[in-house]
Amino acid sequence: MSELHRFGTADELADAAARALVARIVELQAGGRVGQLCLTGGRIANRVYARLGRLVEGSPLDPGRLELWWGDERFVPTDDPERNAGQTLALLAGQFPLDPARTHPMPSADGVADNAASAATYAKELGDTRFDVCLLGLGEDGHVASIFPDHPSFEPSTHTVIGVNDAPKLPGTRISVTMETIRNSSEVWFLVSGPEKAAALAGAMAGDPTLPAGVARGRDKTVWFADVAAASRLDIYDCAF
Ligand SMILES: O=C(O)[C@H](O)[C@@H](O)[C@H](O)[C@H](O)COP(=O)(O)O
Repeated sequence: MSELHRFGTADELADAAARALVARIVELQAGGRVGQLCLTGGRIANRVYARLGRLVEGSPLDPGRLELWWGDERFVPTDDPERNAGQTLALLAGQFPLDPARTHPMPSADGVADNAASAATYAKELGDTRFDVCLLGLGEDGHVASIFPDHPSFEPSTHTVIGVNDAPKLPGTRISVTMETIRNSSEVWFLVSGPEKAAALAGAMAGDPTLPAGVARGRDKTVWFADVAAASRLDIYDCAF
């Protein structure tokens, strides 16, 4: 099942996605679950994270029963501003208390050179966790997480997490969940903003198999949050719903 939600602006998209995320986590928790949420990096995702705190306050969401994972990471030192987890946690910290035992940033490159070994460590930590919601941004080239078209990161894998080298989006050394892990998620939510994403979004929604975004789908649901600039090339009837 798929849903497309279009918004006039990036801020409206971020507000709606943050609201929907809180609602979904509350729903999971009401069913006795710990919500398993996989986060992505990127500008529109950070706008969503910046909004979560205000929404969580006064909601029935229990931050202690929320487990945070990352879908990808730039393999840089912990204090490098490029780190996705650093950006996310700076936005979430102080907004609501996260359980450190349930907050799983990917390994940083502090004193370590081998991103594949770090990916294997994260895979062990992840175990057989299935994400309830896997958030994904969308690259202009159709990449999601750090899985890039026409790149080894997009090849079929028996792993859940891999090291990514020579990524076309800098920094080039990364860690990423694999497409298999993304597709094992219950729901995949895309966050897509800006005219420069219009072609990639059209290809992704048409199910273009050469694009990681064309095959990144949830087992139960795929939700697209797009602003009208990103959705400008969508002919709703071409969508591979
Ligand atoms: O590490 C990363 O760079 C992200 O995980 C990446 O997959 C991002 O989500 C997309 O490139 C979209 O980024 P924007 O939303 O900033 O365009």
